[in-house]
Amino acid sequence: MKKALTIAGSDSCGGAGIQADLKTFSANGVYGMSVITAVTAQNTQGVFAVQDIDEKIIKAQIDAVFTDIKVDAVKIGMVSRISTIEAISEKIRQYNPENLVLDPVMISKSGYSLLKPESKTALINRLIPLSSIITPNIPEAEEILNEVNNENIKIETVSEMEEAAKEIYKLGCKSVLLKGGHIKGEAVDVLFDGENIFHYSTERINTKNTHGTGCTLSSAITANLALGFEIKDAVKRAKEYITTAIKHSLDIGHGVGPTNHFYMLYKAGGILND
Ligand SMILES: Nc1ncnc2c1ncn2[C@@H]1O[C@H](COP(=O)(O)OP(=O)(O)O)[C@@H](O)[C@H]1O
Ligand SMILES: Cc1ncc(COP(=O)(O)O)c(N)n1
Repeated sequence: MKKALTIAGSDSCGGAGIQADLKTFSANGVYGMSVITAVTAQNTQGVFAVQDIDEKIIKAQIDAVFTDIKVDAVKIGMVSRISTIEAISEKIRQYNPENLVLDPVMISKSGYSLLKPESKTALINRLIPLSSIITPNIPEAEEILNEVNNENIKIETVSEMEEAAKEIYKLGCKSVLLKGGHIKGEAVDVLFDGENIFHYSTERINTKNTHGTGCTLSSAITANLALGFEIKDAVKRAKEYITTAIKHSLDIGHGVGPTNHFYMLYKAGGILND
């Protein structure tokens, strides 16, 4: 069985972070492992408290996994503070996994800063160059480029998304998937692999329940890279997965509900009762 590791924050309501990643790995037929960077007290309405995990424990978790088990792909999500980023960067360079997906998580759907503002430069300099693919949403892409170029650019069209993906590629990653969840019209994501631009487009689904969509997409890419698909096919399969997971998203809680990881399992094998 192929094995994937997520290095991310815990979301107590189970819609985003580590919990979304492990559900996605399972639903894609990949064995999931986790390194927890922070514990959030969170639900569909907001983030109420965060406890960052000591970097010694983060490093110990990564050592425990890599010294025992072959890891086919790694995903990085919420990294919060500079010492966390430095610890992860050191260990990724030590173990040098074949596939590394970086979801540069910054602000939650509910508006909470999951990345401390002073950590942005460390994320750009220490994690982007190690990544096989980075998956910013539009506000994250703007933050990254504005931090690097000291500008105030806005990304509003698909051609501006293409330009931004090419600019972010120059920061040293092997490819960039700029997600279009935040623009008007179709939900179009743009991939730049250093040579070509690819578009992944679906109709926009009319739902408020998009808690954890970014986490789900990046962990579905990770699972498909672990399974041996090349980047553009891994993204295509992951886009199909997230679209179905949003289409059947769950009206759980009083706020922004989570995506549905059980639908595919149910449809495929009748594992769950209706
Ligand atoms: N309403 C929607 N309908 C269809 N796809 C969507 C919708 N909202 C987001 N997506 C897709 O979900 C994925 C996550 O995108 P996005 O919401 O931009 O990420 P994030 O959660 O990081 O903000 C992308 O593939 C995006 O195109
Ligand atoms: C622990 C954790 N990691 C990531 C997200 C981002 O997810 P979203 O953008 O859907 O709020 C989150 N809310 N919590």
